[in-house]
Amino acid sequence: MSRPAAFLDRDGVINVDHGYVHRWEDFEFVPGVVDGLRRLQAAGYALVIVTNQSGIARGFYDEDALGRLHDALRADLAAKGVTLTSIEYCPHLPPPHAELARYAIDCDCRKPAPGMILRAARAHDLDLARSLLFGDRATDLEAGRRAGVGRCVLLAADAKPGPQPVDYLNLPEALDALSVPAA
Ligand SMILES: O=P(O)(O)OC[C@@H](O)[C@H]1O[C@@H](OP(=O)(O)O)[C@@H](O)[C@@H](O)[C@@H]1O
Ligand SMILES: [Mg+2]
Ligand SMILES: [Zn+2]
Repeated sequence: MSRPAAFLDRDGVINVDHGYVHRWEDFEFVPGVVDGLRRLQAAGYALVIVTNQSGIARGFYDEDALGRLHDALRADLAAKGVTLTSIEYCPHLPPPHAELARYAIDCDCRKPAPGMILRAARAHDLDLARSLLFGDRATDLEAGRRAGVGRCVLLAADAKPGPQPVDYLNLPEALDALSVPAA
């Protein structure tokens, strides 16, 4: 039977968005997020990261570097008892913004398009209507809505100062509001 997922934006939700983070040394967890992931996992949600990585199309780093970062992230979380079902990323940018021609694609996976979510749902038999999505931008939520994710929640991004309309400050606060039990 298909199971629900928690779709999580990466930069600004899992880690502080220092701008195109692509090295483990620069990867700083947002406070409370690992506990939040444990809670979601214990409540039966598959954990899926969905992240725009236009730094690849811009030529800032390549897919191998991103793969190494994500391997380090998976290993670190596994040591903390958290298993990621998938990390979906979009390396593209629409022309003419991309530096590298092979990534200059008007794709269906760069958020706000729903492609990454739909891809993960197909690959892992996920029940989108019972799923949750957590993002730090309106474009994350739009991707979730277009994919048919049941609840899409906007979190505050620690790294972006200034007022913005957010539903909850961080993942633990959102999980309290959604009545996801402590792990
Ligand atoms: O928040 P997610 O989707 O996990 O990842 C976003 C990042 O890939 C980068 O996305 C960029 O936006 P553009 O891709 O240049 O529009 C900028 O916002 C960067 O600061 C940010 O690090
Ligand atoms: Mg983000
Ligand atoms: Zn894409």
